[in-house]
Amino acid sequence: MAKKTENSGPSVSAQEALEFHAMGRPGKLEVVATKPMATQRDLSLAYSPGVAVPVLAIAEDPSRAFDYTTRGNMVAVISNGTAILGLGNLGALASKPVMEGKAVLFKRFADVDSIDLEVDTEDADEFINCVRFLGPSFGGINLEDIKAPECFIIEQRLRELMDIPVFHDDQHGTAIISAAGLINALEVTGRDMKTTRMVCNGAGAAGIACIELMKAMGFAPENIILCDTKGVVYQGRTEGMNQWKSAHAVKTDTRSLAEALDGADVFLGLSAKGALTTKMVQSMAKNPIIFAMANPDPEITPEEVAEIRTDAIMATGRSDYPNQVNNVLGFPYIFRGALDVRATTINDDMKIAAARALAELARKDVPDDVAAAYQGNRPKFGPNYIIPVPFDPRLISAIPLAVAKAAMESGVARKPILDLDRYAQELSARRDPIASTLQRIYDRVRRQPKRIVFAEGEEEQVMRAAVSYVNQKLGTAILLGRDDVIKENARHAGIDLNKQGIEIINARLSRRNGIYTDFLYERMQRKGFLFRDCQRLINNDRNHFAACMVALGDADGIVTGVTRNYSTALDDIRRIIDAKPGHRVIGVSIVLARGKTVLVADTAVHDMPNAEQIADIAEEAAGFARRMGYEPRLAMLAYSTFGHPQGERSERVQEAVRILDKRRVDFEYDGEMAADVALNARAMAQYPFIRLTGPANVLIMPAFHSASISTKMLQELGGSTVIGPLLVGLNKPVQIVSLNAKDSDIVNMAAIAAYTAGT
Ligand SMILES: NC(=O)C1=CN([C@@H]2O[C@H](COP(=O)(O)OP(=O)(O)OC[C@H]3O[C@@H](n4cnc5c(N)ncnc54)[C@H](OP(=O)(O)O)[C@@H]3O)[C@@H](O)[C@H]2O)C=CC1
Ligand SMILES: CC(=O)C(=O)O
Ligand SMILES: [Mg+2]
Repeated sequence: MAKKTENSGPSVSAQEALEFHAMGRPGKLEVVATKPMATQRDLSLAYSPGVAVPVLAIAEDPSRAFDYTTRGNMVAVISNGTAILGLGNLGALASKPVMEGKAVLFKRFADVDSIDLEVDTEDADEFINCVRFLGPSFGGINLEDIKAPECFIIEQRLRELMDIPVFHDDQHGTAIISAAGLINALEVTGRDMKTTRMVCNGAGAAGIACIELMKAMGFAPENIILCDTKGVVYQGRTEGMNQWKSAHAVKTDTRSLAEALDGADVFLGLSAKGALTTKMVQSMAKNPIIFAMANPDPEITPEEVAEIRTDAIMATGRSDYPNQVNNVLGFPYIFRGALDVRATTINDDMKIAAARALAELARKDVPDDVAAAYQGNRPKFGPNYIIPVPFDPRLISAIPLAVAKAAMESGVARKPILDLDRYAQELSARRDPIASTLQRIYDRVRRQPKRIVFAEGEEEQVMRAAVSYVNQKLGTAILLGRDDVIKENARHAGIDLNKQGIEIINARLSRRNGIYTDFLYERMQRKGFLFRDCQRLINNDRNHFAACMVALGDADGIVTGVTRNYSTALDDIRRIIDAKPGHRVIGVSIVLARGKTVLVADTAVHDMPNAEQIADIAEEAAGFARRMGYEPRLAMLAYSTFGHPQGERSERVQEAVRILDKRRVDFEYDGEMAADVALNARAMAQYPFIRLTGPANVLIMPAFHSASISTKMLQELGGSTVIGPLLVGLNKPVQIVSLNAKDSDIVNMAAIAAYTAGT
């Protein structure tokens, strides 16, 4: 029976939410130029006089706008804030965080560029007039959080006025996702759509759109009863009615939700918390289907249903129960498909195609690389798995493909796609691999929570990271430091450390102090250290204390580095923790740039490695890449490519390749080669004998300076995200952050330490 999953979604505090939105550049979006703007020539092309040429081309043929401007991949998320989530009418400005959020989800899940627009009026005509003239700027309009019944008028009118898709997500997104879940719930319970009896509680934006789609899919109108705060919407009712409710009024003697539900097969809840009682559920048919989708609290909880019935299929809008019916499963992918065929609209055929594709995905076996998105519990189609989760990486190829096909078949595609197989491949390439990698790391750690020592426990960002680590259910956070200082610093920064899972340890007062000192002395006595030196290090140096905790099994991993240079912190740790037997300790950085993810090594340890060491680094990095879920393709980098230009400095790299040849390693590698040959398929094509099957995803640097300089430049100048250097090859998990690390960087590193503690 559906109950809260063990790994219920991470909870976040109000403070975390505010800090997340405020950190760095306020808000969640920025605009980035896609063309160089460096030279006078660039400016002449991007702006006057060059820009006049596409202007004239578009004036002559409007479809050229898709070739020369952002229009083809740009969706506006537009709201007036009259129904913000379940929070009600809080106005246009207050809706902005939600709309920005939606815009970034478009990008994150389907690589659709998106911008939020908040329109400050509750008047439907004013709103329509504002939006209707924005058509030339966008490939689609996602209306959001506009209350019923104005939302119906606004959407319908804008659909008539505009020649691009206009889609109110609270209506149709919800309808599509719940239809998908329902198709599967009917299958699981052996029901036929045509004879299934449904009651929909809630006759607003979501409720009305849901039953419209259900009818378009084949539900018999007479089998659907709609209810609102006044009870059943029956033919002849006058109180609290509007034309949208009237369209679904049925001939019935039932007047209350309870009466309507007697013997019903399906309950669709799009109303409010607690609207469904256990007594009503009791009266429903065998194997009842209950979708309690009110947010954030459902009409009835899965636990309440489980107490009285074991035969129900249950879904909610929340991530912490099985079967989450959530809009994010739809809108990014639906617009992706619509944009890719330059659809003029999103019609019923496209919506039904999306619903069916979603439903189908849940019926397929979950392959290995997808199982991780399901927190390792490979789900099987059935009562507790009728719909995929938002992190399912198959969504990006399955849903847009179905939507694009339906658009073409229903005649609303302005640019049909000829090669659909190729399109499916292009869609998969839009997936952001690091996001799913990090997600996988977090999910695994949640299943096997770990005790992580946050060595610099008195620092504000470290305390915040520890709180976030615990809030995200990743395990226990140990803050090292003086109790009174930590508490005072936390109080000053407004951080609440009084929660289960956060421990404070003062090295000097710890009862393990003596054991750690003996342990350190044992290791260092022949390296010039007196006992009292070791005592001082254990008392005063948190890296030494933390490393002993991990070495002696009192914690699972360490994160440090905020107050100490990287190499100093590493030297501290290496006094206590050795390399894994047969391994070499190296640093690997994960670089994310323009949808590509590459691993770069060694970014932390070896200053000027010899050939043998470069070969070791390659092996270590390849193993790490595999643990992160990548099939490694290594490029052994140099300034030269296959002997040209000749130079002494490339010889070490050439020799390293020969060493790998002799070792008969089981991953792809080649070199020496320059970075452009490694990363650019066209440059690589100049060397047809190359042994890599595609652009490299692991770059082995010839020396520390080139590794460090290139990753830091990418970060500062190239707008890349760089995670790491991650320490690889140590016998115990230790991660060292950079001096200016933010709390989110520290949590990522703590999670990675915890992840590697389990491998
Ligand atoms: N899971 C998901 O993905 C989504 C969930 N929702 C949820 O659906 C609910 C409705 O959203 P939306 O349609 O946008 O809102 P609207 O304000 O447009 O409509 C709300 C409807 O619910 C009815 N209603 C409210 N309380 C009750 C009650 N106790 N019993 C019966 N009917 C009730 C209202 O009745 P009346 O007409 O008489 O006022 C109205 O018809 C919200 O809780 C929202 O969180 C919405 C979108 C997506
Ligand atoms: C999910 C959503 O879009 C809403 O609650 O408004
Ligand atoms: Mg919404």
